[in-house]
Amino acid sequence: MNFLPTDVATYADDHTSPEGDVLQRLNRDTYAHVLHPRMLSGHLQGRLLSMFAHMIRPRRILEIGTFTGYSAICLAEGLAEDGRLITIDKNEELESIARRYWAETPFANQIELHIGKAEAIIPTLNETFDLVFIDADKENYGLYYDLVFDKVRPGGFILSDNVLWSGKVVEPVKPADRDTKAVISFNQKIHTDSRVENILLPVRDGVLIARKL
Ligand SMILES: C[S@@+](CC[C@H](N)C(=O)[O-])C[C@H]1O[C@@H](n2cnc3c(N)ncnc32)[C@H](O)[C@@H]1O
Repeated sequence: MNFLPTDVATYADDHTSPEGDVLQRLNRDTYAHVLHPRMLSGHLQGRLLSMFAHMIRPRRILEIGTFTGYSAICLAEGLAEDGRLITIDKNEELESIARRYWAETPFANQIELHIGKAEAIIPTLNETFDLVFIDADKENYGLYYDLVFDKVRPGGFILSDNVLWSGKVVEPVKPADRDTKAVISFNQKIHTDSRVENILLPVRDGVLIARKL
């Protein structure tokens, strides 16, 4: 979802550095062959993730929700030289496409994929993260936040995607709409967490940035 008028969104895209050949092909391949391709971050948000990573120069990144590996590449672009990105997805069918494109980047050896449920894998990770990107099932966002919090260094960042949920966060919520309820409650949880400073960026479907104090 993009909240900007189409011509303004196009203007923003046109004045953002291109994503490069590998990401462009991965984007096209995902739209041609994978279900729910809109889950992929895409050009503008991908460049934003890459820019954040370049600003932070993280040694350890955790991504929850790999999909076809697009955002993993964007984030890995800013890794420190000896850095590593750990990414988790429960869908093993996407592994081959992600690995095929990672192999074409200089970061293939820095990306570590874990296949399985994030809620089971995160507690097994013995790492301190500089940057976490939460981009999986909305109902578990709060749980992922709790599971990663102590593993993020003070001054580290937790980014969460789709926090505007196509604008449903400001509309009357249907009783059976568990995803919207989960996103609203997640946003409130971060906003009232005195352990972080936060900003909600209305980029694409909304990115919430929390900095651990
Ligand atoms: C929105 S997509 C991720 C998009 C990707 N970050 C990108 O920008 O290209 C969400 C992914 O989360 C995965 N997922 C959903 N629930 C999960 C869970 N409990 N554990 C691990 N992965 C999960 C799905 O299989 C899907 O690939």
